[in-house]
Amino acid sequence: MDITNFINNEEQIPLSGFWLDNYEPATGKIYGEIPNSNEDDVEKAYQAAKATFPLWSNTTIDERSKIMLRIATLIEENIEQLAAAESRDNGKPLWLAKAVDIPRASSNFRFYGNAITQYASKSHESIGKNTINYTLRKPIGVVGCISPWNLPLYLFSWKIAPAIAAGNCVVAKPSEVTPATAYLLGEIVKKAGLPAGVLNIVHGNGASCGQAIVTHPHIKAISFTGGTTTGAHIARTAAPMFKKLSLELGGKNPNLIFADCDYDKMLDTTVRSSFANQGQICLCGSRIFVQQDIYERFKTDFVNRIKKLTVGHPEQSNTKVGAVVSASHREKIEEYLALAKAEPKNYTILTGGNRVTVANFEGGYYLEPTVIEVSSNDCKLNQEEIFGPVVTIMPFTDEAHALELANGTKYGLSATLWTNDLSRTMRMTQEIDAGIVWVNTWLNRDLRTPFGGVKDSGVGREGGFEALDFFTEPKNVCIEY
Ligand SMILES: NC(=O)C1=CN([C@@H]2O[C@H](COP(=O)(O)OP(=O)(O)OC[C@H]3O[C@@H](n4cnc5c(N)ncnc54)[C@H](O)[C@@H]3O)[C@@H](O)[C@H]2O)C=CC1
Ligand SMILES: O=C(O)/C=C/C=C(\O)C(=O)O
Repeated sequence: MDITNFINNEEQIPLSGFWLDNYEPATGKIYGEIPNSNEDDVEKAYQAAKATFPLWSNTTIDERSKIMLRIATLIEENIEQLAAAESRDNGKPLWLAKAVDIPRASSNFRFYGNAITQYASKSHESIGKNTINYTLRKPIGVVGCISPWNLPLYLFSWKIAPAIAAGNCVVAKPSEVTPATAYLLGEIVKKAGLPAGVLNIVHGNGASCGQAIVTHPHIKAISFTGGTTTGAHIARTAAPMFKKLSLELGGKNPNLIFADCDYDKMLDTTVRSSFANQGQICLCGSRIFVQQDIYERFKTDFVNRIKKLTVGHPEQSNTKVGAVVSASHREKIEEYLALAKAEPKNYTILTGGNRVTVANFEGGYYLEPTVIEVSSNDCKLNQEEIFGPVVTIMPFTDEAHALELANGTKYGLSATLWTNDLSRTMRMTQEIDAGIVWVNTWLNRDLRTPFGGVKDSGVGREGGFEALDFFTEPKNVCIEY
């Protein structure tokens, strides 16, 4: 697939003149080229966005909503093409792209197409002072959206949809590792009637294209999802420019399993929360802690279930674990596996730990789903985000111990709690350091809810009206009568 930038509703060759190879994770082969855009391309995208902002910010809510709902419908109508492109670009199972990624991208546009019709500003009557205050919510202008490779269209649209619903024009950059569905989205938004310049998509790597968005003096808000190191770099760069920042970063999420849980439901869900999307979701429960009483039972059952997961080509319908996203990412994961093998005192690999060779696709980036027993929560594998098909397990004694383990990392994105004890649920959910806590479920999403993390997992919240708040500036007007 040949990919170009999308600026002013037109396909554009990069001014930079540079291109990057695009790899297919399932085969390890190059299957296309993408622009490696630079500051000139970002400037061009910015100028298109700036020129359209007066029109778009004054377009009625009804009209904005109609266009967004049309985008949602067109995504649904093109699900086969989009899912195939997502799976090929990312290595994820095709069934997963069809069941989760593309439907959610459509839902993001539908949700914000509807949400904007319900978004209202507040007023405050100051009794006894003869004043009334009302607060306008003004779109910011041109905003930047930078998204990662793990859930490409799902997360790209999760940022763009609220940004344009609120009346902004956007310069957006998908990950250079998975550009395909963002490219296809360009054609869709044009067909849906989005005016030229509202959404401008520039492709390229972080150092060149991403950095140019973050440092652009007139792109006044940046919504970013990706690694914590990159997020910290963006924060350091953007803070002195007084930009608004929403940072959704990494996680090292605890999965806390108490003996009184619904065991079968917990086991099914824990298989999913460990290895869905090859473990490449910031919400995956990568640290599993199990109450001592059921630890050995869980260990045996879980490992048996994981051994049965089929690693295979993303297009095969029985594939449960596809390819990880890139050769360099596989190497990063393998460094953790090598460490686990080198330190048997700290780590016991219960299953997995190796590459998988898939017949006819020997160059693909396949890894066994891996379960590692750890002796302490302080070890490297429990403290660093691996972001692959690797989970650790260790036992805990009681509630206090579980809490200490759960909170014993620099991250604080999500946590999952398995228990049927209501009082414990109330106590633990109060104390766990995380932006999202799931109880007896996982990745159960209602798009109205605040989404984001604490500690090194990020700053700010996406979702619901929180994202519309982020993409608008409040202006208070006080009138004395
Ligand atoms: N959602 C999440 O929590 C994600 C976490 N990660 C974590 O981050 C690690 C590194 O993965 P990467 O692919 O390097 O992720 P990354 O965080 O560098 O990439 C995410 C996005 O940021 C862009 N980017 C990179 N440097 C930038 C810069 N200086 N300015 C602006 N944009 C920039 C990238 O081009 C991409 O679009 C992974 O191993 C994983 O642990 C990666 C992707 C998603
Ligand atoms: O909004 C969601 O449902 C999920 C978001 C997931 C991420 O942000 C991630 O994996 O990076």
